[in-house]
Amino acid sequence: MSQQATRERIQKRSLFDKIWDRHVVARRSTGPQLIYVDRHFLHDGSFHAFRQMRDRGLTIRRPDRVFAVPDHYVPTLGRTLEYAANAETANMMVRFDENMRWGGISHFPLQDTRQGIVHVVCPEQGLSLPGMIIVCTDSHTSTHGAMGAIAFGIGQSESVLVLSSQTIWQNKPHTMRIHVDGIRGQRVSAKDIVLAVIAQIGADGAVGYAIEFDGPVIRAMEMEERLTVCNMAIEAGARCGMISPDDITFQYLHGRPYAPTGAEWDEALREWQGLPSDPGAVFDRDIKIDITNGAPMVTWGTSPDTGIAIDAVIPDPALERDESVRSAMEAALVYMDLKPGTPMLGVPIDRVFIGSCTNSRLSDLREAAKMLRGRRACVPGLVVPGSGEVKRAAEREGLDRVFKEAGLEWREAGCSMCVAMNGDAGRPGERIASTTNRNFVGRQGSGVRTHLMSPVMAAAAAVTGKLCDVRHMR
Ligand SMILES: CC(C)[C@H](C(=O)O)[C@@H](O)C(=O)O
Ligand code: SF4
Repeated sequence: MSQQATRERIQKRSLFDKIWDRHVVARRSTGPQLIYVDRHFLHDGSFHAFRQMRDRGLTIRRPDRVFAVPDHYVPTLGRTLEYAANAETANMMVRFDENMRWGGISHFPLQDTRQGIVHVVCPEQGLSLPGMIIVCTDSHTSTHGAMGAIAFGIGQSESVLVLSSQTIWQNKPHTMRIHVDGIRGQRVSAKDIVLAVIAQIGADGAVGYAIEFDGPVIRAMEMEERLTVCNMAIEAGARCGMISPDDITFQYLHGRPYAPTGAEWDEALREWQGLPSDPGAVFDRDIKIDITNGAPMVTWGTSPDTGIAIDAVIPDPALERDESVRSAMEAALVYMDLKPGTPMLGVPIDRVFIGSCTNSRLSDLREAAKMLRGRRACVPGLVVPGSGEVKRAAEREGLDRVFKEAGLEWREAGCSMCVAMNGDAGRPGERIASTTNRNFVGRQGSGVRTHLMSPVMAAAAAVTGKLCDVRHMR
């Protein structure tokens, strides 16, 4: 970077730089910096970290900054351990509760009405706030960046360090701004937009970067849509995704259980208002994306960057010059049992899954229900709300009835078939229309084929039994 560029960067700072700089506890001339962590979220995979903590005789430095909720292994058929898929997942719940009690950590256990997916629960409870550094032992921690925070996933050993010191050594990522502009097409959701972004920059396009999503399309989005966008930043390889906070953010947060109140709110608000990237802030990479003429998207392959417009045809590996890309495409097509040149429209599906930290909030369920109201699904499927709060809100609106009358199962909150760790899985060879964020080989069960899409697209696929274009449906 030239001297002038360095100066400009100091004067006009990005959201990322503002948050990072005020959290640096120690830095060396090169390499990682020691960062203070405001919030450490845990899920039921945290037993690894707790085993290490206990074996090494470590204690939790700031239990008041740690919050935990079980999500990956929880049963979705009911809220007691009898519903667990097997003894192993039941034991996960028992160990989770026990570890949290040992650590004196606030947690929302299985029976707690607020329980749900950690990335849905924490923003919803007002635990994820602008200006914070947030970590969690989960890659989709990027979700919380939608509040205007730096939020990233860490490993279990790093979690041990954060639990015992409330700090973490981190290499400072480069910054990338993705400016999203243009006219949003009919029935194009936040999910479609982020799938298009990932398709354009690639699954490793943002490795080493913190992405700030910006531009009129992002600014016009409600918080739940912004959470969807930041959730999937990780699928482009980013360290984190974030969005400068604005009135939409502040309105969303006001009155949430853990958000500041009274004079503290006023003070926090003043501070948060200073966080957005300064006009003219310099980013290491600037990307512009115009979504005009964008369509609802669906993935054809086994990586989230294989999204294409629903009215497009499956790409031909033979036209790909890079050999490793070509062979990955070929392998994906074999796994997905699809042929190049086939239209995505009309590909038959066996099952639907509406849920996950990408698309299980109230607005997602409303979109799916709008499509399903008065219709029958011709394939089986699960609708799994992201939290107990979402579940109750949906039930107050009668959305549960819409799903059940359509023939879909209305479950309790959790990760469920997004990752199939709790026993909710597809059968080998099945093709699932899924609102999740990963379509990896075996992700939703061994041999299961996953097509990623928006909630309304998944709902429409349930009704027709095939991938279809929601723009042509009522
Ligand atoms: C199991 C967990 C650690 C994992 C993650 O890190 O993201 C999961 O949530 C996922 O979505 O693949
Ligand atoms: S819902 Fe899926 S993506 Fe989100 S945390 Fe759970 S397993 Fe990971």
